[in-house]
Amino acid sequence: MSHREGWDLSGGAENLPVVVEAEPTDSKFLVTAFQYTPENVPGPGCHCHPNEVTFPGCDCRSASCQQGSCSCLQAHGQVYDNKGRLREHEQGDYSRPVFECSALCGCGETCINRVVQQGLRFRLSVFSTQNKGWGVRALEPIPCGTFVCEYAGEVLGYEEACQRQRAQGPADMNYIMALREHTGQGRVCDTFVDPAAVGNVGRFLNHSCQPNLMMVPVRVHSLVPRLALFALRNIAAGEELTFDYSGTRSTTQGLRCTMNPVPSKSSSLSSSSSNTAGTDGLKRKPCHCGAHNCSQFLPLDMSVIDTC
Ligand SMILES: C[S@@+](CC[C@H](N)C(=O)[O-])C[C@H]1O[C@@H](n2cnc3c(N)ncnc32)[C@H](O)[C@@H]1O
Repeated sequence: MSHREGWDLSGGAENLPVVVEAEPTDSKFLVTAFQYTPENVPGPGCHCHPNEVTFPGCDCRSASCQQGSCSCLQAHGQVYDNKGRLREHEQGDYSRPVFECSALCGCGETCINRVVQQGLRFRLSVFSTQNKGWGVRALEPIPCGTFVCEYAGEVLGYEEACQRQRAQGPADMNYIMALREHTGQGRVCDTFVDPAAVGNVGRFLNHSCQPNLMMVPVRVHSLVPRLALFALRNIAAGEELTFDYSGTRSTTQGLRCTMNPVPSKSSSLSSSSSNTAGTDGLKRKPCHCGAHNCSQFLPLDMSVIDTC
């Protein structure tokens, strides 16, 4: 089926339709039934509403903030260029928190420091892959460094994340994303996002050992970070969109904006995978990303939920 025949998975909730390359009544697709949300929603155990405005705003009155005068940019740095792309940083610098201007800021909607909050800018589709279940592909070229979509879902407390994790069977697809941020002096801030029952297009993104997206925690209005995915390189129309579930490859390599697109052959962030083959009593699912450097198994980084 061509994408022109598809239907909008978001039901109009996104800026652009998220095309599904299957009929809504397709029995294969029905098993993925979930409620669409373009943004994070509070789930059990979440004590801080993910969309509550908790940060003070800047008092800029211009359409766009300027580095020299904006309190937001001065405090947190300018992370986007004037085309809304992530600026290239020194290696490893993506661990720095990103803060966008919020609802309390005086600047305009088109401010240089408002990117993730603007939502989808490129048309995406959900399609059936050969051996990874559903996946997401770009329907138009996506330039390096640009925001693609969020990994949005229910924000869970630790206990709930553990409980859901434990309830998963070996054949279940895992969706719980665990983000650990080191906030200094040995303190950590953990965020758990589960898009399985309530989620957005990000829930269909597969893992690759040679990904074309990178996940960056971005704070917009609230203390709860949004898990934002940016293009690691120029992406061609038709390419499957993937990220590294362990987060290690993309954050240590940074953007590769000078490289040409390299389509994959087959077409301290962690997703705690449910597994089917393994080491140390921990069974792991085989990885079918098809990359030349494939590590053969989906990442199993239990560092965040290892005490469940
Ligand atoms: C967040 S979901 C991704 C969407 C999923 N393919 C679907 O159909 O809903 C994560 C699950 O997809 C599958 N998956 C993702 N990347 C994979 C890969 N590289 N190889 C094999 N399975 C993969 C695994 O079952 C994993 O638990």
